[in-house]
Amino acid sequence: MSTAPTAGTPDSGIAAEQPYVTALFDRLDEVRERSVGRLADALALVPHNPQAVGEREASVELHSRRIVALDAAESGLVFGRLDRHDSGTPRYIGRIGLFADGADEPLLVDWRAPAAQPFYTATPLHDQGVRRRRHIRTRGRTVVSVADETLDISAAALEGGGSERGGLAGESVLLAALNASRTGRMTDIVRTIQAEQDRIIRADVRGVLVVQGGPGTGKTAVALHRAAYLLYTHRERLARSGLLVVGPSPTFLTYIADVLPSLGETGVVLADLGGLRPGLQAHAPEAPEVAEVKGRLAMADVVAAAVKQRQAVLDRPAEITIDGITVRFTKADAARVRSRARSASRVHNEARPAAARTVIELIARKYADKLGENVLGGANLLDQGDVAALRREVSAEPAVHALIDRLWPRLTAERVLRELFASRRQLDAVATGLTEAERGLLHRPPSSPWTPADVPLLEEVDELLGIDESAQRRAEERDRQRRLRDAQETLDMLHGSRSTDAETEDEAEELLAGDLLDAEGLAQRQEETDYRSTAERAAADRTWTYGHIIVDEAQELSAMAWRLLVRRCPTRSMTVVGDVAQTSTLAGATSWAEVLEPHLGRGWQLEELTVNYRTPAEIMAVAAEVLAATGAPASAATSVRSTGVQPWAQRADGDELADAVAEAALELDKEEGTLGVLVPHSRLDAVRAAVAARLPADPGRADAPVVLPPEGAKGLEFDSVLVVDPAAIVSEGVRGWNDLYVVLTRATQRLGVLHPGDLPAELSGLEQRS
Ligand SMILES: Nc1ncnc2c1ncn2[C@@H]1O[C@H](COP(=O)(O)OP(=O)(O)OP(=O)(O)O)[C@@H](O)[C@H]1O
Repeated sequence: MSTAPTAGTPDSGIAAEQPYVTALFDRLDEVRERSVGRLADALALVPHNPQAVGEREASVELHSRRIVALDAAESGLVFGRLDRHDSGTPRYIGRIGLFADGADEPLLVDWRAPAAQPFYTATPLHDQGVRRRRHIRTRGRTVVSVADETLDISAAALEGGGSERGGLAGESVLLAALNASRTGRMTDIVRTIQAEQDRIIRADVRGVLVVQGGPGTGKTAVALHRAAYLLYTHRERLARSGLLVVGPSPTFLTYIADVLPSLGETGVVLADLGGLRPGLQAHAPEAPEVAEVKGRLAMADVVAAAVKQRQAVLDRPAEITIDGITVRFTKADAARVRSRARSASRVHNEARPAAARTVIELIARKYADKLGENVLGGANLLDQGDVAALRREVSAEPAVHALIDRLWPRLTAERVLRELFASRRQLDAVATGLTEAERGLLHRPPSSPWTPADVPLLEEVDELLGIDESAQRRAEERDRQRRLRDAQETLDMLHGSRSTDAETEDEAEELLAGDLLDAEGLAQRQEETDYRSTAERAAADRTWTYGHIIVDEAQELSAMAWRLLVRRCPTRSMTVVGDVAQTSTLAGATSWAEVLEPHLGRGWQLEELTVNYRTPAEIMAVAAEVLAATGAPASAATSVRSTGVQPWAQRADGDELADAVAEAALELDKEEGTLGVLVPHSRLDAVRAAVAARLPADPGRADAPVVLPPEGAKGLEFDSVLVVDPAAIVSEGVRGWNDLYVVLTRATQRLGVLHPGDLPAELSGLEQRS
């Protein structure tokens, strides 16, 4: 015999919620079915004119996107309920909004809608009209728990046992989420966003918002939820202009890649600095000192001078022979080419036609002077028609074209930078603001692979080169011709397959493409319709300007990288999150004002996050000593929980160290969740080999242990962390204390430190084990 749950108990809450939750899932199914039907209709539609093609594509895009969002909402569709003073109808909060047909009031409120905000921000002191907040947890489509917070203290007294004290239920739901073991991929926090985070997520889209916060304060989580919020709130504008999220490395991008799709948002471009230039993956390693020089604002002047140096600079006069007559092209002639071309266009490749015209003009004139020379000393014997013919002859002369190429070469950014860095002479000539040693750092062989710090420089050079319009026009014309041929072939095929005797009247009525469009029209139609999504087009276009840019681990970016990002966002609508105490690059920031002011003046606003959701108090107590050693002006965030598990240290000298690490890794790997072994560069190979020998790779395991250098762990987290040789991490890093602070704060549960020799005094808070 089953017993009915007693009113006011958590079980009664579960039973009470299940019917509504079931109804919401039913509604989700209906809406999804309808969207699938609409998508099928759109795909089956045969468009008969260019406008209809566009409409069909828009419809396919809309319904596909909607289905993806509905699929994503399936897991944890509903997670909250608000009971309000002024309404007898509860308001349910979930991943998406759902409405009954024809109804004004939603069945389910999207977490991003203004009506959902009290779920995250109402407190007993500021209840925002909310009497009770209920947290609902589901597994599949079944309610498995409810937890209540009564915000109205007098109502709490009346309700009795079912409610927990104000604040506590939210905390227990949060703590359960924080204690859950990690999978190696970041998940969304939509059920447990905290009030200080919510304020940032929903902040005004205009302007630059800088979010400073210690390790584990949820900066990455907040930044991604803000992206989802902005896409919801400004859907139309951002759907057109696009949203870019910049992270520190490809590994980090993989780590965060599931969050936005799980929130139903797929149209976002994710990139790290090395991947920001379309068509290039610039991820080669580089010495920090070199990256630092490349990241300085002064490099903008260096590359500008490098481009100028390619513009009509002659060491000595050139001689050109046409039909046996030799003319001299002097340095003064080159100077005229330079000034004419530069006044024609600010950008190099666009100025090339003017440069070419001037060269031809000058040579034709010299040629005419020689050819029509009057031996008696009178006026030139050639008339205007002769001169025009000569000009044509000159412009067809290969030697003249070779001179034009020499004086005003068609340039690409890659060529300019590769040749600049490969030539010490050129570097000395253009990088006059750098010291000799700094110029030496930039010097490298032409075959060197591109690094992340090269990307802002390549982009800067492109700004100076512009597009070679004549080349672009020729390419466009070629494309147009090709499309015309293709279109003609398509039409021919259609006509070829048409039966000469229509068998029925209907068939005779049938409209064929050729009846509506001629080949020219069809080619144009193909030209106008770009089937790619905004995100795809934005990612492929280096001149694309985004509606909003979110930058994570922003403290690492150099001045040149900022210059690039600000150029990509002329409206200055940006969210910048980071921690100046975690900077590991030399080019990165030690203060936000210092790094942002050259690009934004005072046009930015600072917010702070103060609670650490990741690292337990026991570990933060140790990390706080290291933070003090960094000298950074940031304060450590307060841990929201303690685990009672003390972080430990163990000494292992010489050859024993790698084995001791492998042994400890084996032990920690038995615990639930993920394990990160964080190692100074000098020990990376030895530790990798020892760990791999003890814990052979298992490709089927998503949470397999990883061995990473300090900067590779940036932004990531693991349930267990082993830090190896902290003294070497400090001495090898250019900001070594910052690196140590970063690695110590990656753990969500357990931390062990293995050290050869004495432990640095700053780590004396660790429990020594033998
Ligand atoms: N409100 C929240 N509810 C549940 N989990 C949260 C919440 N806020 C943060 N977290 C979790 O805390 C962890 C740390 O968050 P996140 O990585 O965003 O911090 P961060 O500030 O970017 O850290 P770092 O600067 O160290 O990279 C993540 O697992 C995140 O999901």
